[in-house]
Amino acid sequence: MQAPCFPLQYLRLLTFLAKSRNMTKAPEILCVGSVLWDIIGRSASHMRAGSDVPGRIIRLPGGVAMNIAMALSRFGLKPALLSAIGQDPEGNELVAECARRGLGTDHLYRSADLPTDRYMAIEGANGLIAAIADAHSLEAAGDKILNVLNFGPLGRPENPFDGLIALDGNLTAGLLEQIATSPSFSKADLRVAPASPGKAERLLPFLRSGRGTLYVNLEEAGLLCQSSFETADQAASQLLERGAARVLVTNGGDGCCDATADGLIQECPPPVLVTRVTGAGDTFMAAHIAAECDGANRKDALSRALHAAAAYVSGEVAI
Ligand SMILES: Nc1ncnc2c1ncn2[C@@H]1O[C@H](COP(=O)(O)OP(=O)(O)OP(=O)(O)O)[C@@H](O)[C@H]1O
Ligand SMILES: O=c1[nH]cc([C@@H]2O[C@H](CO)[C@@H](O)[C@H]2O)c(=O)[nH]1
Repeated sequence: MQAPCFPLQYLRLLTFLAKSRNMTKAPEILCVGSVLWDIIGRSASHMRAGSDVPGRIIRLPGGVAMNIAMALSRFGLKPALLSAIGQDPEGNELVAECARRGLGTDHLYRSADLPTDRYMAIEGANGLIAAIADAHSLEAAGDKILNVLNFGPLGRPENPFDGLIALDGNLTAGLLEQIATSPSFSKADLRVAPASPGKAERLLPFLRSGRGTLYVNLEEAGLLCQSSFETADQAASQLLERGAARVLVTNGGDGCCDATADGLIQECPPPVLVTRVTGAGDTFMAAHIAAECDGANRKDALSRALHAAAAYVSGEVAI
């Protein structure tokens, strides 16, 4: 007897339906902030200001929102990006790169007159020497990047988006203030990361409004509180006192703290040999969000995030 088989056309139709269903599905999480090209000069030499040494210069997709989106995608989520990207060749290549990595690009704001943003860093054998983030186009685009949440299709003030939003501190302080207080964002589960210590204070609106979950390292926590801290739990308690609804404070290889009005939870990452540090914070945040999406409770989500970030810094994870 012959094995029953579906006609090829029927199988093709099923594949098409499955694909189009996936395409129209709302994104699981929106990543809002910088999506740009990182231009990194690397040298094996020890460097200082003024050094001129042989090395390699590479270009790769970056920006905090992009880095978080890529990490979320590694943890199995389907993120979509909200950012400003130029209609220049660099922008076209960047959007193609985002799509190739499975990130949603349909809701990006493509500016006809603003160039695609860039970040430039010099790394020597002794670590990061200096970096400049040129996110002027994102800043100039302002709230245009949020049109899909203010005027549809993803949300409107009278029917706000009620999913997860990962937000970065590359947005201007004014726009972050708007997000913290606007009705269009009142139902969203906001997860907020500063883009760099230099931009940490832009997160103050989330303390004033008591909105969102903040992911900061010990230095950024100190900058937000105009203080300095020895431990993550001290920093987290102070951030709660200053109005934060929830905060996760990381501290490299030392103890990390998840703090809400319900209490503080602490854990240390497993000890590992560090081979890579840049991106540790984004990996921690993405793994934590992914764990909570998966139904993990606070304690388990913290533990999973710490283990994932430790594996990342140890170089165990291919990226
Ligand atoms: N030395 C380490 N040993 C083990 N885990 C580490 C180490 N450094 C970082 N991690 C992991 O990464 C998490 C985030 O690290 P860290 O506090 O340095 O973030 P960050 O300063 O925001 O990182 P970056 O800015 O480099 O992306 C830690 O909570 C931990 O899970
Ligand atoms: O001000 C900023 N500094 C750094 C970044 C991004 O972080 C990564 C380096 O830490 C890198 O991808 C850069 O683009 C940014 O988006 N804004």
